[in-house]
Amino acid sequence: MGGQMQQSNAAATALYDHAGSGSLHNAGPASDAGDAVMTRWLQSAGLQHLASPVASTGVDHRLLPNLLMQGYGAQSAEEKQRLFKLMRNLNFNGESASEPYTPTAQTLGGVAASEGFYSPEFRGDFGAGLLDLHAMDDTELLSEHVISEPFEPSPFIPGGNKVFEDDFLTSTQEREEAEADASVLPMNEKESSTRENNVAKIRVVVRKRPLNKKELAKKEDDIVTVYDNAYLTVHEPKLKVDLTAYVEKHEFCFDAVLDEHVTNDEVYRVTVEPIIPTIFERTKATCFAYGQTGSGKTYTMQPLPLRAAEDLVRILHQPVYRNQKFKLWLSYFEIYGGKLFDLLSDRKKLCMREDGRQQVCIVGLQEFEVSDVQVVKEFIERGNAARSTGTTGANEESSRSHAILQLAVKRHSEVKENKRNTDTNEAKSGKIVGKISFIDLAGSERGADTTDNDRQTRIEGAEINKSLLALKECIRALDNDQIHIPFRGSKLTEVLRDSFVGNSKTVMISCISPNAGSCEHTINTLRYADRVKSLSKSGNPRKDQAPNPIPSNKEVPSASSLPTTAAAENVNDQCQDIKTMDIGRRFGEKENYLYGSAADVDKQPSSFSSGYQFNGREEKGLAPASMDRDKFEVKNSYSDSTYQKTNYYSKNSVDAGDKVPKVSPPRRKVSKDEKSERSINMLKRETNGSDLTTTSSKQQSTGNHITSTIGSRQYEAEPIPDGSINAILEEEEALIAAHRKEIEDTMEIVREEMKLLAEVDQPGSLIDNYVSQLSFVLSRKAASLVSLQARLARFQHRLKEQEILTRKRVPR
Ligand SMILES: Nc1ncnc2c1ncn2[C@@H]1O[C@H](COP(=O)(O)OP(=O)(O)OP(=O)(O)O)[C@@H](O)[C@H]1O
Repeated sequence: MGGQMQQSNAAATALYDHAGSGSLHNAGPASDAGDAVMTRWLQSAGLQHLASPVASTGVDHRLLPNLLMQGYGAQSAEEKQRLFKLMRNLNFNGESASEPYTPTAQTLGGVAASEGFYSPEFRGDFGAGLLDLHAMDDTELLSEHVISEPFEPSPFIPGGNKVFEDDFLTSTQEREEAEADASVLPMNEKESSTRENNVAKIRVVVRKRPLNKKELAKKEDDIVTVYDNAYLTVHEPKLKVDLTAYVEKHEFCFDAVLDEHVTNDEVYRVTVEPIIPTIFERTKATCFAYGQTGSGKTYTMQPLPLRAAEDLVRILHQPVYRNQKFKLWLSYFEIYGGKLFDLLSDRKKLCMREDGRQQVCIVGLQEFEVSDVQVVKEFIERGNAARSTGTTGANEESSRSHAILQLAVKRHSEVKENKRNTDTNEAKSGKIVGKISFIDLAGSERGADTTDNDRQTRIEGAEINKSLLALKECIRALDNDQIHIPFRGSKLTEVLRDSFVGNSKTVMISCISPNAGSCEHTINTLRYADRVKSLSKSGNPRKDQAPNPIPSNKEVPSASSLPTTAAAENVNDQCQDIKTMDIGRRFGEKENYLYGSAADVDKQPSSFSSGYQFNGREEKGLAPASMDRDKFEVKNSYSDSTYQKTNYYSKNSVDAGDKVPKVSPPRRKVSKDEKSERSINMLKRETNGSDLTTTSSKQQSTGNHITSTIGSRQYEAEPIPDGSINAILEEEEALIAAHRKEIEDTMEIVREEMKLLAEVDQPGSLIDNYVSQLSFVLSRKAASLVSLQARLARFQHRLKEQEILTRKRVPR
C-alpha cells in the first residue's frame, strides 16, 4: 500500500514539477481563441466552472495541473479526478507537448461518472489524496479517441506508409536522429535507417484477454483497466486486518498494452510487423508470450508466424530477392521436459550442441523451404497438433511445452545451388540472413499442478518452472551487466541465447487474465514483464555484442544492402546461429506432408475495427510497478484462485484422419522414440516410488515469483534451488547413457561367449582355455551389471531425497 501511495505522489510531483518549471516559464500570452478552446476542454470534462480563472490569467492548457492545487480550482475528489482525466486525454505528459485533444461535439455532452465498472464495495475511498492516480474511471473520455479507420497496408513493409514508425521510436532523441538521417539519406536509405533506429531492441507488450464464459458465469469482476494503450491498472481486491474490503491498485506502464478488444491482427501490427524488415538486415528476432496458464499465450502466438510468413514471403517474392536466391525456411520444435522434439518430424528427439563459436546447433532438426503462405499454415497446424498439451488443475488444454517456430531467411549462392544437385542438404547450404523465432512458453503458473495432478504432470511443471526461472535469471544477469549470462540454466535459455545479445530484437507479449481470481498471477506476470522492460531501457552498449557491426549501408530491405560480397558472407557465417545439421527438405518435394485439414489459425475477425495507434512514449509519469513487491498479503476470499478455462473461442483443430496424433500428455499418444524414452524414465521413477515432482511444489515460485495460494493465505514459494533439477536431469542422462553402454558391453561379451562356444566345439580344443576365458568373460559381465545397479540405486536415492526435501518445504 505504501508503495502505491508513493507512486501516486511521485506522479503528482512530476506533474507539478512540470507545471512549475516548464509551462509557467514558457507560457506566453494566451489568445482569446486559446481561452475558448481551454473553456471547451473544461466543459467537456464537466468543469466549466473552473474555466474563468484559467482563461482570465491568460494561460494555456499546460497549467491545468495548477487547478489541482489545494485552494485553487478543483476542490472535490470528483473534480480532481475529472481534471486529471482531462489532462491525460490532452496527452499531458509533462514534456512532449503533443497535439492536444480538442473536444468533439459528443464529448461536450458532459461526463457522467461511470458507476458501472466497479462494484461499490471495491471502490474504496478515492477522495483522500490530492491527486489520486488510482481513482480514475477511464471509460468516458478515452472512448472518444478510438477512431475507426479502414485497414491500411503495413507501414513497415516496403511500399507501405509509415504511420506506425513513430510508435517504435525509443526516445525523443532517437526520433530527432532519425529525422536528421532522413534529411541526408536518399529515400530508401532514409527508410531503412529510420526503421532500424525505430525498432526497439526489447519491446514489452501486454495483452489482456476478455473474461471467459466461466468467469462471467461466476460474476467475476474484470479487475484490469487498460488506458492510453500503454498503461494499465490492476485493481486488487483485498481485506484489511479488521476484514474491511478495500482495493489496492497497481499501476504499470509498458511499450504497449492491448485490451480485450484488440484483435490478433492488431497484435501482429504492434509486435512483430515492425521487426520483419530487420530480418533482412541479419537480425535474429524473438517473439515470446509469457503468462499464466489460460491467459491467452497460445491464442496470441499462433497467428503471428503465419502473418509474419505472409510478409516475409511478400518481400522474398520481389525480384531483387528472388534473383539472389533468398528463401524462407521453417522449423518447429518444442522443449518438453528439458528435451527437444521436432514437431514436424514425428516428434523426433533432437540434440542441442554448441559449436566452437558458442553457436547453438540443433542436431537433427528438419527445416522446410516455404514459398507459399498456405504451406506455412499447414506446417503450423501440423506442428500445433503434435504439441504437448495436457489437462492441469488450472487449464483443461494447457501447453506443457515451450514451442519454438522459426522462420529463417537464407541466401543460397549460385555455387552452392549447383552443388546442391548432388548434395540434398539444401537448408544447410544456405546462409542465414536473419530469422525470427516465435516462442509459446508453457504456462508460467504451475501451482495448481502440485496438488491435484499425477506425477508426470508435476514433473513437467517442475521443468517448466525451471526454464522460466532460468529465463528470468538471464534477464536479470543482463540487467545487472553481468559478464556471465547463465544461458546454460535451461534448454530454453540456450535456445534463446542469441535473443538478448548481438544484433537481436526481442518482443515479449505478456498475456494476462482479467478476472479477480487470477489477480495474483496477473500481478506476477506484470512484474516479470516490468523486469524485462527495464532491460530494454538500459541501452548499455555492452549488451549489444554484435559480432559484426551492421555495415554503414543500412538499406532495408533492398538488394544492395544485403550480403552479396565475400565479406558479407562472412558476416552471415557468424550470424548463423541455430543451424540444422540434418538434411533439409524442400516442401514441394514432399507433398505427402500436406494435410487435408484446414483449420483456421486465427478464428478472430481479421478486419481492423479501429486505427489502433500507440503512443510509443517513454515511461514518464508512472513509476514502475515494482514498488509493491514482496508483501505479505491477506487475500480477500472474494478472489477465487481456482481458474477454470473455457474454450469459448475455438482453438486449432485437426481432422480425425490427420496423420499426426493429437497428443495430450500424460494421457497423450507419443511417438515411438519418445515413448521408449519416457517408459525408461517412468520405469525408473515408478520403481523409486519417488520422483522429481515434489520439486514442483517448491518451484511454484518460478522466475516471476509465482505464488501459491493455500487456504486464504498467499505464500511466496521458494525459488527453484539452482542446479537441483539440473543435477537430477544430468544424473538421469548419465544413467541412461550407462544403461546403453551396458547393453553394448553385454552384446560384445555375448559375441565373445559365442566365439568361445564355437572354439570349444572344435575338435582338439583345450577345455582349460575355455574355462579360464569364460570365467573372465562372465566376471566382466557381472561387473558391468553391478556397476549399472549401483548407479541406479544412487539415482533412486537421489529422487527420494528430493521428494522428502520438497515435502518438508511445502506447507500443505
Ligand atoms: N484475446 C483473447 N480473446 C478471446 N479469447 C481468448 C483470448 N485470449 C485467450 N482466449 C481464449 O482463452 C482460452 C485460453 O487461451 P490459451 O489456450 O491461449 O491460453 P494459454 O496461455 O496458452 O494457456 P496454457 O499456458 O495453459 O497453454 C482459449 O480458449 C482461448 O481461445
